[in-house]
Amino acid sequence: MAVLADYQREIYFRGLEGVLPGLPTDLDALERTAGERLEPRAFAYVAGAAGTESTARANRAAFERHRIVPRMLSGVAEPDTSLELFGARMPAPVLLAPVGVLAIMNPEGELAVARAAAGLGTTMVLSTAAAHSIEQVAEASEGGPRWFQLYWPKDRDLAESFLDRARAAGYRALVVTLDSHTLAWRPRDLDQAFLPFLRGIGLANYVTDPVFQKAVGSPIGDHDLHDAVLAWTATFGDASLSWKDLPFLRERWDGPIILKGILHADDARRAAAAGMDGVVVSNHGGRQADGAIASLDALPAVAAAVGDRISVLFDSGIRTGSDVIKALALGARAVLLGRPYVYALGLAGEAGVRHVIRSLLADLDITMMVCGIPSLGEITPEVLAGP
Ligand SMILES: Cc1cc2nc3c(=O)[nH]c(=O)nc-3n(C[C@H](O)[C@H](O)[C@H](O)COP(=O)(O)O)c2cc1C
Ligand SMILES: O=C(O)C(=O)c1ccccc1
Repeated sequence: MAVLADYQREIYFRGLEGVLPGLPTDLDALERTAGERLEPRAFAYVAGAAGTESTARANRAAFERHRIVPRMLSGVAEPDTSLELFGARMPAPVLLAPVGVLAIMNPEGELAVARAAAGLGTTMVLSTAAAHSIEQVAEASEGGPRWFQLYWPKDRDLAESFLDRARAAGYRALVVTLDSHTLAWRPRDLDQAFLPFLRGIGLANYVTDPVFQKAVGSPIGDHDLHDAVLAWTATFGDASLSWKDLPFLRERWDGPIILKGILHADDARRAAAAGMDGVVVSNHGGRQADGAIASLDALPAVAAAVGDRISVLFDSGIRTGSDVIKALALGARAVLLGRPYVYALGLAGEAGVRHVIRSLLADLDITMMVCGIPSLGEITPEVLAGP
């Protein structure tokens, strides 16, 4: 496998032939480019967050408050960015976060993301709310590592059917998102009255499901889209779920189960007690509870509570290699990347997603090198400046 940092060299050498990267290599700047070039409502849907977007800003501000203290003469010629997670080897501690309705960015949507991720050995977490089905995405990823994210529907038979399908299609782990049974108050979308799924985008896993079809009255053709959307809104989320319901999942999924949207140490303890294998410390990129704690600020307490028993993953605000190092230093084993790859999909399709993954991983590799960090295991709180 090529050294991750090779992307830096590749960019400079292609420059000698007059070829520029095409997309910004600063994944923060990518958002500005996306704002200039993408369809305004689709961009607003991705870039937006809940309420005043204070939590989305806090996510980034939290990274700014932490500082790395580089070490010299550590003899690190080639850092080891790889890790083992749930029994699988990964080239780097970065996965692609589950993002629904990717087809508003590019009609190929999840298929293009699956191909880009698979080509680089990066794990894609497929959203339930996808425009291509569990099976189609599995085929596109050609054996590449994939996890499935469940939006736990009200209809238990449908939930079970999703798990059966994901297992049969070779998804290794199950990410259960708990923070979005109810869509938050999102002014950017409200002001334009724009919600992609009400236009039928992102329902592929539902309309292809025999249980869902039966509930709607199969088969579902284009003319029945309205009925499908109504049935979807009726079953999408279940706010009445509680810790008592977790055995339902545990009994039906042999592989790792990871609860996403955990911000409180007690919730992490309950997850471990319920036999879960991991949590994702996440505030959904600031898109759900506005005013919520920055995800990075929630991480240390969760890691202290359960980090020695289950895998603590992290998302919300990752944009650079040093962000990955900071999250790992504060207790995460790996991180999930959200919006940047979504913008890249909208701007340049599969090649854009490749560019974003390669940029972040090269940045991580190089930042470990210039900070004298030999491997992920060496990323401890001591890597950061004290308070
Ligand atoms: C447009 C969009 C759609 C999303 N859809 C889902 C989803 O279907 N399931 C899910 O668990 N999280 C979803 N998320 C949340 C991401 O998985 C992730 O938590 C978040 O984007 C991380 O923050 P970041 O964008 O700052 O990296 C979505 C995020 C965005 C921006
Ligand atoms: O927009 C989101 O953040 C999200 O999680 C979602 C919810 C339902 C369908 C698609 C995406």
